[in-house]
Amino acid sequence: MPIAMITGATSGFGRAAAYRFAAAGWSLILTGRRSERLEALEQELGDKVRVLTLTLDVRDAEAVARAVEELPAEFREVTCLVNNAGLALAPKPAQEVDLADWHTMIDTNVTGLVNVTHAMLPRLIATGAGASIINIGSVAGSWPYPGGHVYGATKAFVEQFGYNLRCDLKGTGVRVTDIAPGMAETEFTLVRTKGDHAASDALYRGTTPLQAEDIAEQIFHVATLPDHININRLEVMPTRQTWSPFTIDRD
Ligand SMILES: NC(=O)C1=CN([C@@H]2O[C@H](COP(=O)(O)OP(=O)(O)OC[C@H]3O[C@@H](n4cnc5c(N)ncnc54)[C@H](OP(=O)(O)O)[C@@H]3O)[C@@H](O)[C@H]2O)C=CC1
Ligand SMILES: O=CCS(=O)(=O)O
Repeated sequence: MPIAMITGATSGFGRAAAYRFAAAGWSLILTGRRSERLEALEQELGDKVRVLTLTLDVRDAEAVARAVEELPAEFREVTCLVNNAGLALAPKPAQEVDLADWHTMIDTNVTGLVNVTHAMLPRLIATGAGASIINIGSVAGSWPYPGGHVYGATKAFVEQFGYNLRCDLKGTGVRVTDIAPGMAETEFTLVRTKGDHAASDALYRGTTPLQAEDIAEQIFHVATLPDHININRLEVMPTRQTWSPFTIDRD
């Protein structure tokens, strides 16, 4: 059975993707920082499919490299890497943000994603045709909005990094896709607001956001396309989300 490695599997898209791949019988390498959640996942899915859990902070390049180096033999031939671990912080104007929050987003969404990709590239190339890297970007990487500052910029990096990877991976069979979701109801806003349940609930109230399972389905679809198809970018919004017009500062 093919193997999927999913970063940030303890919540949201990553967790839903773990269930989706498991339903199709894939073996799973599931990572995240919250080991108790990883253990729960292993208990829930381990009866059906092979599951390896790795408690891992993607920001720690050495730990990531070591974990990949030490993958047990039966988990080495990875078919799909889902670079999903990420977060937004500080939904307020750039001039009011703590520098530490910008660093955390860059360290996680950019450096962390790069750490995992660098460690996994030899494995994916060894797998060859049919292998894929699926990076979770965001609409925020293409569309600016107030309070998006560094978060959107990290997701623009994710998109361009994927395109550049594609150039270098030509001939290896390894595909690269940027899946760019719009508003989705996960723990994302709770993290972004540092635990403000009321703000998180208010954002999703009265509309129909994407659910984690919607994005998991897209991830699985991209991962299981015929070997000769590479979707470069897939932007997915809720039907009830669209763009705003330009705003004008007037006297
Ligand atoms: N929800 C949304 O509206 C959208 C989200 N996205 C992106 O989707 C991805 C998943 O987010 P979503 O599921 O919504 O949010 P969640 O907060 O529900 O899940 C985020 C996951 O990332 C993991 N994570 C965060 N930081 C680290 C770290 N340093 N090391 C390892 N794992 C980490 C968390 O695990 P743990 O805390 O256990 O480490 C968790 O499993 C992110 O990249 C996000 O930017 C993109 C577009 C829309
Ligand atoms: O990436 C998350 C979606 S949004 O909050 O930027 O619209």
